[in-house]
Amino acid sequence: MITGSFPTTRLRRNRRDAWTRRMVAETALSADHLIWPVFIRDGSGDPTSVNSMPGVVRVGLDRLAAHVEDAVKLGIPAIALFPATPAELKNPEGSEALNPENLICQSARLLKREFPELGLIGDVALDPYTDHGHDGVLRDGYVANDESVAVLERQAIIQAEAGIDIIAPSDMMDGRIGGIRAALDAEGLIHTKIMSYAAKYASCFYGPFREALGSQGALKGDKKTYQMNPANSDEALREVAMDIEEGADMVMVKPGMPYLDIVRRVHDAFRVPVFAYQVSGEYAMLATAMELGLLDRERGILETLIGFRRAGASGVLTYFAVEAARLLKSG
Ligand SMILES: NCC(=O)CCC(=O)O
Ligand SMILES: [Mg+2]
Repeated sequence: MITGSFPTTRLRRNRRDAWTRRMVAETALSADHLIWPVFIRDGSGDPTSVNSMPGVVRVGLDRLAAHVEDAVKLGIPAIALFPATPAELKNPEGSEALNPENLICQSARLLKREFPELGLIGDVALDPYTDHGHDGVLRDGYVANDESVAVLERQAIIQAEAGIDIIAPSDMMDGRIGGIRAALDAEGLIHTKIMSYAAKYASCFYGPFREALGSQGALKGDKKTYQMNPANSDEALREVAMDIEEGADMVMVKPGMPYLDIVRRVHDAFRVPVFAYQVSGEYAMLATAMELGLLDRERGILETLIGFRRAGASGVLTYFAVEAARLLKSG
């Protein structure tokens, strides 16, 4: 690399004016790079707020279209749906996941009717539906891999048939991408895409999400027997390699900010679309500091998001998506 030397070369020259700064910017961020996670709840009426995530709400089906409209108008390509399943519908097997009338399926049908051009991402895993809070079924206290995968395959078909465009398995069972791809194909659902939560770490940053879905306190134990150890990086590449091999169209790294090194490695090693999830705990951390006046809100949002793009992410799932899209639009 030729770097030049001072004083012939002055790197500040290109930083001196706003227009040159724009002209030499290496990375771009636009609404195209943003995916908005949306929490859906049972019942109707005003959206309810999520205490641990200032500014984030859960909406009932009657308000869903109005809630999503701004995201569509601002050019956000896709939203990710997460259902807050009523406690009385949860059980050890997570059977509500397979109900074609569950919250996510009803939402998908409604949104496809209202906004046919909006991409819909469906979370495939059992934790929103199990009373023990694990992502699969428990056998002798252990999340049973193959039995869970068999349920996830059916869950994926039900969601795809309801109108979900991208199946996003977040469970971290081995072999679920291959199983789901084969199951979708067998039903003729060949256009349904898969965004795999390929490298999902056992992280404390999911805490506020569990409040949002009303599953806080429900989780028995932890998820360390299926989600990845935060100490590992090479293992993430194996996870991603296997998911691509099994048919993933896009992969995801989660959480986001503490794992940008993983995003970079995945991007460099595979050159496939890689997404990062700026998760609930990251949002809570930033939004709280912003509310306290410790961080500048607009700059904080955009700086974290450009960071994901700079690390090689095709896009970011972020609770700031709509606000960020608005900021980017207004320049
Ligand atoms: N499948 C989604 C999660 O597990 C958590 C996301 C978050 O914490 O925002
Ligand atoms: Mg895997």
